Amino acid sequence: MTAGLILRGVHLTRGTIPALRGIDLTVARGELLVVLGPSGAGKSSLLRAVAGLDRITAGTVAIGGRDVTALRPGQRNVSMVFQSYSLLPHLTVADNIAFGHRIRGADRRAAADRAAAAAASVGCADLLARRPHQLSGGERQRVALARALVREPDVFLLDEPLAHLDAALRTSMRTEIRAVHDRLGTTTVHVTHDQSEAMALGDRIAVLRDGRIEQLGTPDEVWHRPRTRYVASFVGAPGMNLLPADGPLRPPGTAAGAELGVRPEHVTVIAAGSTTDGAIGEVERVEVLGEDALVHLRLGAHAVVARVPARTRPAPGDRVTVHVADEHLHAFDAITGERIPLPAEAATR
Ligand SMILES: Nc1ncnc2c1ncn2[C@@H]1O[C@H](COP(=O)(O)OP(=O)(O)OP(=O)(O)O)[C@@H](O)[C@H]1O
Repeated sequence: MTAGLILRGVHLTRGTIPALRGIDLTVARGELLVVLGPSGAGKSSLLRAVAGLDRITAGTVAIGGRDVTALRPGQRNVSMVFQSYSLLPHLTVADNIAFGHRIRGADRRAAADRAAAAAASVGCADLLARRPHQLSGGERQRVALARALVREPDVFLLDEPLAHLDAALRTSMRTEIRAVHDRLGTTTVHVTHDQSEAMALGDRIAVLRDGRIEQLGTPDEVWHRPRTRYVASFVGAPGMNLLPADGPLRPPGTAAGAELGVRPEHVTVIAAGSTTDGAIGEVERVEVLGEDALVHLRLGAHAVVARVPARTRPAPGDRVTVHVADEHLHAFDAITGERIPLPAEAATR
């Protein structure tokens, strides 16, 4: 079966800055791939390279088995939704949605029918007569999605479409994006800097760093087997604790010069004295987040965060025993940052 989208050795320079530095990526037909990374990692540049909005300096882009590297944006049959939605203020919602379709030659009636169907598919059929200034942020976002959908693209490119929405709306809209995707089955690349959005939405996640893909995997793989220290600390809220291997959590058999990682969810905090197994630490700060609490601990020279049930949380100043089961430890090369398999990890494979 042909892939939905293939990038091979893609480089892109924005001004004088190398924004993409050798991207190799295959997105399956019908897959929803999330590109995750911090500001400046090259996420928008990757979408622009696929859409043809910027000329790549090396490499190839193929969509649905067709090499589009030399084609103009209008010839690629991709739809892009920008962070800003870029709706035309003087047009109604119906005309905004139909716009892309009309300029491609469809007659007025057919374009209006398609616009109404696309609006219905993202739940904004009742907004067709309004203008953009009469819409909330979430409604604008839906209209922008509908406008992209109406073209029935081969690839759907979403550039942080939820960035301007409040937290509750972000959560409900990401569910809707997934539902629309599952219904239509269009190959989709969704860009975000929000790791929880990436985990919730993606069939797979490509973690981008400085114009390169640091890891490409399912949300489970990225969470349980981060390929590098960077991925380990970027994914998770908060990310993984990282400590020197000769520090307080040293498991048997860890090479000196490695760094150990443990997710806050896997740090057990027990009142000091009730067990001898573990390291002694002191609670510095506690943040209660509803059901859970984040406990900021000091273990000798090191800071560690634990996520514990709020009802069992210790208090600032408490001396506690900190324990991590061997199977929850990760190790990374202190110099390269690459993952090093631990004996407990090998045993669970
Ligand atoms: N128009 C431009 N001219 C010059 N350099 C640019 C331009 N746009 C982006 N860059 C640079 O290219 C690199 C990648 O930027 P890009 O916008 O792709 O990152 P991003 O991951 O999408 O970031 P953000 O989350 O902030 O949108 C950055 O170093 C950025 O400063």
